[in-house]
Amino acid sequence: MADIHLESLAHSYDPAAASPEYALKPLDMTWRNGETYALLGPSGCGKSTMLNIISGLIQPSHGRVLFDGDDVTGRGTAARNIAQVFQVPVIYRSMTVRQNLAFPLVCRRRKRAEIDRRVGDVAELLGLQHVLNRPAVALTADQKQLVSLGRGLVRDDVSALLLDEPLTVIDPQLKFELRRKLKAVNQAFNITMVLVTHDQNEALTFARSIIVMNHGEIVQQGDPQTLFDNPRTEHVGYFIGSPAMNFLPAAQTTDTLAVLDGQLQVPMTSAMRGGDDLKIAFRPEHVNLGGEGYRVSARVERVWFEGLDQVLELDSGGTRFRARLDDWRGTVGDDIELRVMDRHLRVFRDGALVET
Ligand SMILES: Nc1ncnc2c1ncn2[C@@H]1O[C@H](COP(=O)(O)OP(=O)(O)OP(=O)(O)O)[C@@H](O)[C@H]1O
Repeated sequence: MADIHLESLAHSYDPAAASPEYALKPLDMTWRNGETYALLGPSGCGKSTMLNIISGLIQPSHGRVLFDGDDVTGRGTAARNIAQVFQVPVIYRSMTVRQNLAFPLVCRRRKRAEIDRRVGDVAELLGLQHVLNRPAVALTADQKQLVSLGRGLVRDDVSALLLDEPLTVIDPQLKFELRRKLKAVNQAFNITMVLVTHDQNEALTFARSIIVMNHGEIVQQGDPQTLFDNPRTEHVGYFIGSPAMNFLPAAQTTDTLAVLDGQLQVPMTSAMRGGDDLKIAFRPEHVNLGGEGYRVSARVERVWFEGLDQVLELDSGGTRFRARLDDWRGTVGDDIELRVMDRHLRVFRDGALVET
């Protein structure tokens, strides 16, 4: 187990090109031992490239990978003691589940008693005891994925467990259960886990630290609450939260920024001045039917359920925004009055949060 440090790291799949494209733009970051991380971002933003550089499947075109200060950049996956689980389960088809789980320890010539003990522990943790003697090919897709995972966990020397969209093949109802098991594994073995996903719910329910990526860059890293309350860019505001944050183009006067025909205003600060693209933003969760905040009148244009809440798409003077409410009784076409909580208003200038 180790702290993993990426030092001045960048990666181009074609570094010799006249003007190379970078799948990962220059970055420095540390992955702390025992922490749970999620790499979250749209398709093609560089998540798998980052994961494969940590595991040693890809040599970075620039920079170094350090495990507890030791430079492992030139070493392969086996030498780094990394366990990696992919989207599609990898099982040894001719073996039983027990033999699959034992395989990494057999290869390392561990003693029979140790192998039996570790296989038993992992099978119990993952709920695979009752299928240990079955042929692995006879399992369901999600059980096979548990076997892939178990093979990574059976060793006591792994530096990190890297999970590249491993829940895609899993039945939606079992995803929750598997995430719970992964968390139990993290706690039982204090093993660093990095989950790659483009599903924000998966990221937010699994990891203590979320790394949001876009176009080969880390745009923000933080715990779920920080990303929800203070997204540093519009991209994070759109990507985290369902429905996405409301971003309303603001009109400027000398002293204020205003949206919704002046119903909602914030004082202009020096950091906001001079920007072409100024927006006032707020979460649909921070719009209520009563209580404190700016009074806003709007017409209900559309309504749909998300869980027990209703999401209202509203129009106020031609500007659309959304509210997430648990206590609304009405119909499409109603004119209603809402409150937007002032302490949750954020201002974005040219796509970036204005710090206040
Ligand atoms: N082997 C490769 N050769 C050339 N370009 C590649 C290769 N693998 C990935 N890329 C490019 O690098 C960029 C990042 O890809 P990567 O697979 O890391 O993204 P991702 O966020 O994991 O995407 P996805 O969620 O679709 O798996 C993309 O533009 C992709 O086309």
